[in-house]
Amino acid sequence: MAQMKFVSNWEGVESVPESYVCPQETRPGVSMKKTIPVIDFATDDRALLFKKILDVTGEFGFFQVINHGISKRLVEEMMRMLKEFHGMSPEDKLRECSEDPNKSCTVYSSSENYANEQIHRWKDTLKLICHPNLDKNVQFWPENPPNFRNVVKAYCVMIRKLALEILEVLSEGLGLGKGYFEGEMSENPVLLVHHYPPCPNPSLTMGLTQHADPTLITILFQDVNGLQFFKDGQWIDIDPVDDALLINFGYIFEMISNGKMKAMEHRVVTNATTSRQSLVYLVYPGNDVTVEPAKCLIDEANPPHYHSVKFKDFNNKFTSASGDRETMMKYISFNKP
Ligand SMILES: O=C(O)CCC(=O)C(=O)O
Ligand SMILES: [Fe+2]
Repeated sequence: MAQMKFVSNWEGVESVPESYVCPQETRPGVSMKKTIPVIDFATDDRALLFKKILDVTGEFGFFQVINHGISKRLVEEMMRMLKEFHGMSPEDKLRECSEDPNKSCTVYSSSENYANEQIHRWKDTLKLICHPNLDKNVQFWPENPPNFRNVVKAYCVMIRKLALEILEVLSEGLGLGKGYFEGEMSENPVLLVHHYPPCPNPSLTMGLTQHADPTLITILFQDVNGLQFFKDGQWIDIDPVDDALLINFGYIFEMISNGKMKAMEHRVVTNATTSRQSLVYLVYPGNDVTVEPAKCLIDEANPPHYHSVKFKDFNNKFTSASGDRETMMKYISFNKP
């Protein structure tokens, strides 16, 4: 059974199985280190915050925030408990995630499309649908490790608050007005907890292959390096910064901002010695939301660069194209890549 193949449960694996070996052209190769400035989110000066976001995003394509309102203790507790979760036996993980008939909690290895993948990724993922029915969903979530429900629920509440605050800064800064991203625009967030165990030969495998996110924004916490962004033809290592959360824009924000913000491609490489874990909060619109450049950004001098598409059609396309950037840009953009 595919789910029994959780890489987190492979003890003492000495070589990379054939089905995890990437073709030569998609293997890790060379990357560069860069220091990314961190933005202090603890300020009431939203205009200045937006300016800093624009500056950093202009240079790197994404930004990092500190003093974001989510306590270090909560993040540490999440990381500790979720490491324990991924370390449980395959049977226990599957059992703990099997309670919800609506599948608000699932655990899988590599990707949700494991059965049809050519090459598997060196990671396992716990997926939690946390909104709009958090109180209901949480009753079906794992009871083990102890306190799972309380801790993850608290994180979901805090990260949603932060997501809405960040979106508000962006909405005011872009001139979209107050509350543009509230309601249906951000009503379907998902929390993924990726666990990438050590890999005997990191030069052959990928934890997560090259993609840009099909989201409005994504908020990420990582404990160990491995994340790389693709900028100006180069892979750049984004090493973790103490207490910082990293925010990147997805295709949906790119379309709404008419290309002012871009969905940057990224990937995750593995390493031979340390397991890596990331908390990834993906903010999606409702399925029936029409995604298009915001009307107030369009005039004769600024024509739209993107088509109007229903989010669910966009998402179906993203899934069928396995997130291929060229296919997605042809689908959403008038200008093509
Ligand atoms: O694990 C990471 O650092 C990246 C995860 C990611 O890119 C994603 O889930 O879309
Ligand atoms: Fe991503």
